[in-house]
This record gives sequence, structure tokens and C-alpha cells, in this order.
Amino acid sequence: MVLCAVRKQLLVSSRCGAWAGPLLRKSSRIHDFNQEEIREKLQAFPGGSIDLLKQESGVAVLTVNNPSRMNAFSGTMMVELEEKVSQLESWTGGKGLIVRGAGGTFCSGSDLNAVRAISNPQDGMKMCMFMQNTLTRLLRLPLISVALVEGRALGGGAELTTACDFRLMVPGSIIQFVHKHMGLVPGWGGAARLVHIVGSPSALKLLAGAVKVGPELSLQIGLTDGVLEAPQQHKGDDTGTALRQAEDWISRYTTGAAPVIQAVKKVVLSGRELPLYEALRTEKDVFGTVWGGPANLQALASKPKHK
Ligand SMILES: CC[C@@H](C(=O)O)C(=O)SCCNC(=O)CCNC(=O)[C@H](O)C(C)(C)COP(=O)(O)OP(=O)(O)OC[C@H]1O[C@@H](n2cnc3c(N)ncnc32)[C@H](O)[C@@H]1OP(=O)(O)O
Repeated sequence: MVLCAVRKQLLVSSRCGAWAGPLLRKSSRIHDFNQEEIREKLQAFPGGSIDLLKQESGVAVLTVNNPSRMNAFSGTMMVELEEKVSQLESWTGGKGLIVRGAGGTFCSGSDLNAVRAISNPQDGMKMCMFMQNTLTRLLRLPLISVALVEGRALGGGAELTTACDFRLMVPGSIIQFVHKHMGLVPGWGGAARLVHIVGSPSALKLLAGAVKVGPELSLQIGLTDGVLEAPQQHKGDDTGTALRQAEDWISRYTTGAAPVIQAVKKVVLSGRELPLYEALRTEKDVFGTVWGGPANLQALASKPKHK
């Protein structure tokens, strides 16, 4: 089904002769469901917020903000996340995204109060489809994304980390797919993405053992792309904070013109998600959007030497 949606989107893209936007638009979602009906249901569980800060640098910071509940996702936060992803999909100057939690911890999954209230299978499935679609769109943003894990990323919070291209952890932080302990499996797409990231044997161990993954193990199995230094607050500036360290880390990939960085993400995304034949067509289309573009002409005029 995912493939069908992607293929559909790509057909549109190649007909236009150019990349037509994110692979998965709202009109070609993975699941067909009444988004408005779910949105309304989720609005009944308020609390917290999802904050988006788009910066001049082209790197946005998305903060899961519900610290009194260890940044658990209330219903309104699920709705806000979808809205913020929509805003990022149309951010032409965007290059990167850092996803983090407020108050020194990442996210403890769904708000258990909401989960208890919608524990019937029908509502659970609807919430699952809503979050799967949102997180799929998050991963498919034409931005280079990184989850900054401080404190704990549990359950749905662990799943959220897999919806980013990269993960960074601070010392002492934990990623844990606690689903088995809750009598569940991931439903926000976290299992499928985890297999892509660490391979099926490691994914099986992490899910079946509900393993607490610290930075060292995480690096070993390829779940994490970097371990930051223990955050320190220096006198009068924020250079030692985890967020600043994450901004430094991501800058090596986001330096350059936005259309070029976005094009890089698009070709990698199509290579990851599409059969080779279709990925090659997409690569050609994306190439066409940057060939002869301002960054390309400027580079040619400067007679570069890549020493
Ligand atoms: C599994 C699938 C999935 C889904 O598909 O929906 C989910 O995500 S279900 C949720 C999975 N997450 C959990 O089960 C987390 C349970 N909580 C904990 O394990 C601990 O609270 C903690 C996160 C390890 C933090 O422990 P600690 O540092 O000791 O703090 P407290 O326990 O005192 O927590 C502070 C405060 O936060 C509330 N809290 C934490 N997580 C949640 C949550 N997911 N939903 C609602 N509330 C949460 C906790 O109850 C405390 O509140 P007060 O008791 O009112 O102070």
C-alpha cells in the first residue's frame, strides 16, 4: 500500500517534469480514513503543545512540549504535530529539522490518560493511522532531520525518533520500545522504520526484549548517529547545551543552498523507498531542478577545486 501511494505520487511528479513535492501528500496518504473525525476525537484530550521555530539558518526546531507528563502526546498535540508537519512541507527555505522534547527529556509516548479513554480497538486504530500518516510525512519532509534525545524516549517517543533521518543522544539518555510491557506493538510505523535503521535481528531484540538502549549500545547497533557531550551551560552563552551541539552537528549537512539540500534529501528518500527503476526516474527529475540553477552556476563560475 505504501508503495502504491509512493508510485502514484511519482507518476504525478514525472508527468510534471519536476519534483512535485513531498512523496506523500495528504491526498495520497497510506491509510484512507476520515481525518476530520479523528481530529475531532483527539481534540477531546487536551494538554501540552508542539512548538515550531523556523530559524534564519534554515534549520527548524520542533519541540514536544508537555513536561509535566514527560512530554507524553495528548490528543491535541497529535493534531498540532500534523499541522506543524504541514507547515514544514511548504517551507521553501528549509534545510534541516531538529526534533526534541522540552525540559530535558524527549517524549514518553502517548498520554496514558488519553490511551485509557480510547482503549477500544476502533479508536485505537484511528489514532494509530493518524500518527502513522503524520510520522511518515515527517520522515518524508525534504529536510534533513535529527531527533535530539535527552532523558527518555519511550513507546511512541521511541517511534518518533525513528521518523527522523538521524538520532543524537546525550550521555545517560535512553531509547526504549516499551510496547511489549504495555501488551502492544508499535503502531506509529516505528517497527517498520526500526527494521530499516538497525536491521531485523536487532529490531526483533529491541522490541521483543523492550531493551533500554543507552548511547553506547545505540551506537553499536546503528540506531544512533552520534553521542553528544554532557550538556554544560557556559557563562553567558548556550554553546554547551544539547540543542547547540545538535545544531553544530546538523550544520555540516545543511550548509549550502536550500534547493540543493532539499534535492539531496529527495534523491536519498526515493532511493530508500522506491524500486530502482522508479528511483532512477525520480533522481533524473530532481537533478533537473538543480542543473543550471543558481547554486550550480555560481559553483561553475568560481572554478572550484575539491582538494
Ligand atoms: C506503547 C505504545 C504507545 C502508543 O502506541 O500509544 C505509547 O506510547 S503508551 C505510553 C508508553 N509510555 C509509558 O508507559 C511511560 C510511563 N511512564 C514512565 O515510565 C515514567 O513516568 C517515566 C517516563 C520513566 C518517568 O519516570 P519518573 O522520572 O520517575 O517521573 P514520573 O513517573 O513521576 O513522571 C512524571 C509525571 O509524568 C507522568 N507521565 C509520564 N509519562 C506519561 C505518559 N506516557 N502519559 C501520561 N502521564 C505520563 C507521570 O504519571 C507523572 O505524573 P504525576 O504522577 O501526575 O506527577
